[in-house]
Amino acid sequence: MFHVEHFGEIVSTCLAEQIHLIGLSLTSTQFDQFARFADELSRWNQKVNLTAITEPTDVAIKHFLDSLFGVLALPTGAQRLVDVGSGGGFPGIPLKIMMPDLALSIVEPNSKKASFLLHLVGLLKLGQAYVLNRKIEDLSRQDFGMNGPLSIVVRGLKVEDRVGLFACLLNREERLILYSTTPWFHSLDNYQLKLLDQIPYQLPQGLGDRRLIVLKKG
Ligand SMILES: C[S@@+](CC[C@H](N)C(=O)[O-])C[C@H]1O[C@@H](n2cnc3c(N)ncnc32)[C@H](O)[C@@H]1O
Repeated sequence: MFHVEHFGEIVSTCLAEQIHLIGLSLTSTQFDQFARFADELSRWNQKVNLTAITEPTDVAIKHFLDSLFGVLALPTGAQRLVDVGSGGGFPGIPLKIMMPDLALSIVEPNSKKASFLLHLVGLLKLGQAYVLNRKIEDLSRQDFGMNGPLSIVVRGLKVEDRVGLFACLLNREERLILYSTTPWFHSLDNYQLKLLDQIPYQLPQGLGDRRLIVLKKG
């Protein structure tokens, strides 16, 4: 077991070694934010069930790097992001650290997880980041603020039964981006959504095949 003081440092060093895979680079401030995020995740995870992923290399790759792959699916000039079912902050917080100008709404109905997310937003001094301690079913577009086109990201929450709900939250040309391990094979006939792209990628060190499923409101 790693001493908690070094946890974040190890995670951010590992992230630094792999970030080139997405064609991105990070500033020292951003690395510091990832290190602090990892430390808090590890610390809070001892009392709140935030994640089953606890080894530093796994946190760096399966949580942080995987979340950051989402930039490949975001539209150019994305302004507003909604992360639905964020849990320990994935993928919304890593994307926000990467793109500080993005306005982020984090939807998480579990109160303890929402407390963690709120704490994290303050600790990392993330501006324009809002935690909504609600279920997505109980929210409307107005809850995400009014300005700029919206993208919704979802990782680890079943969406197949909720496609209509997501379609209602989006305006024309806006995107629903799903982090998945399997191809999308569900019919979209009854919704104003179409499959825009499926972007496959591999996590390094043989940690798995993933894909981003990009749906667009027609
Ligand atoms: C498997 S976790 C995934 C967490 C995170 N996105 C990740 O990839 O590590 C699913 C999360 O969705 C949240 N959730 C469950 N039902 C939800 C709903 N109806 N609306 C929004 N979030 C929900 C749960 O509380 C949980 O934190």
